[in-house]
Amino acid sequence: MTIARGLEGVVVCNSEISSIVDGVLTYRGYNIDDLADNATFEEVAFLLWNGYLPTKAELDQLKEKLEQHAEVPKAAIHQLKMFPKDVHPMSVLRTVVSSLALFDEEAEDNSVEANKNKAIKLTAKIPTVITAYARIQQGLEPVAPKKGLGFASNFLYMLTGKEPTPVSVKAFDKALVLHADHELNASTFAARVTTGTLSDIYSAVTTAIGTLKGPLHGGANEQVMATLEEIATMDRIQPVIQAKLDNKEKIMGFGHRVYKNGDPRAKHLREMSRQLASQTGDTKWFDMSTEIEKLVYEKKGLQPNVDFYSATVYTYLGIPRKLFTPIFAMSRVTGWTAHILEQYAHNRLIRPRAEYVGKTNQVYVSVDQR
Ligand SMILES: CC(=O)SCCNC(=O)CCNC(=O)[C@H](O)C(C)(C)COP(=O)(O)OP(=O)(O)OC[C@H]1O[C@@H](n2cnc3c(N)ncnc32)[C@H](O)[C@@H]1OP(=O)(O)O
Ligand SMILES: O=C([O-])CC(=O)C(=O)O
Repeated sequence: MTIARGLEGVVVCNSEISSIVDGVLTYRGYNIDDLADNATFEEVAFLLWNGYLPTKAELDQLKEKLEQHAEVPKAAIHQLKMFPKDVHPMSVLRTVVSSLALFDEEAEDNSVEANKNKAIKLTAKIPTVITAYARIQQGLEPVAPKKGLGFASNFLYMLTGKEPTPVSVKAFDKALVLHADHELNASTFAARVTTGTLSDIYSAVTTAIGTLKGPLHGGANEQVMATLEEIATMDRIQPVIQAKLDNKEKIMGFGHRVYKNGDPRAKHLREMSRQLASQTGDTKWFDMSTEIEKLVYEKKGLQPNVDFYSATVYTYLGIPRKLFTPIFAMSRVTGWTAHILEQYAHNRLIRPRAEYVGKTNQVYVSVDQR
């Protein structure tokens, strides 16, 4: 048997959703640079699910549906209030998304129509869950979703209780666009594995959230901010990074399984971080980030991935770092569900092999003789 550790380079399916070829990322054939500069998150969600950009009427209809489904069942808010106040929001999100299935009469209906509806419902409800728990953790009441704000704006509104500035909304919306899909990344693959058994969409998204949480994947964005806070000042960059490299620790937000010459999303987030830094008048985190970028390239030849500059973008938007990975999930759920729909449409059980290297010819000995 030939072993592809970490399934590196293994192609397991055809997909029409997103592609990474020669370092260029596209969603449904549209270059990510074009979408990042011009499209809204709602347009991108529609594009991922349906394969084409919506007409004005289709976009309005999707926005309306997202607003209509943004409320979560009272039981979910009750559940959030009952949880310990100090657990990771990704654990909370994983648990609540799983339990939302119990309140959805379509949960076990695996028709295409029902699954498309559930993709919209999940996308609509996840921001409400994230912001409700964030407020409950601070001893505050959750803020109900407000109609007419738009997806990005409504998240910031539910988090703070105040309508955000257009500049914040634009930056946040662009970050959501940049995170929406990424070919067969670990969490999307995990969602496809669950879907491959013909389980339901809530199970597949719950699987994906659990997979995104890890620091080698979506959890890296929170760890980037933790590293910046640990370093704290410019003069400590060189010694702290060097010590991490000497200890063979990973520098969070750098490196990528597929991109070896840079992640095309990182330049957008770097520029957004730079702009937000200058608008807030606090350039410290941005300046530190660019220094770290230079140093890590010099020492290891590694470039920033999507997680590196998203950390400072969210920080400049006033978002606490424990919410960075949940925000990733709130965007990526559109990509996950697009892949889940595609998996159902062309399904085959995903079941690779392992080469056995354990003991052989063992003979059972009864417990009193061991
Ligand atoms: C949204 C996302 O999921 S983007 C990725 C987010 N994750 C991170 O930012 C965590 C930090 N980065 C990493 O751990 C890795 O680069 C991964 C997991 C993203 C990719 O991993 P792989 O493709 O398996 O690369 P692998 O870990 O084999 O790295 C190859 C070499 O580069 C080194 N390397 C890779 N990334 C880093 C890093 N961030 N810091 C230090 N060294 C690194 C490895 O130690 C290894 O060195 P070696 O050959 O001397 O042992
Ligand atoms: O594709 C990957 O391996 C990780 C990644 O960048 C993403 O999920 O956005």
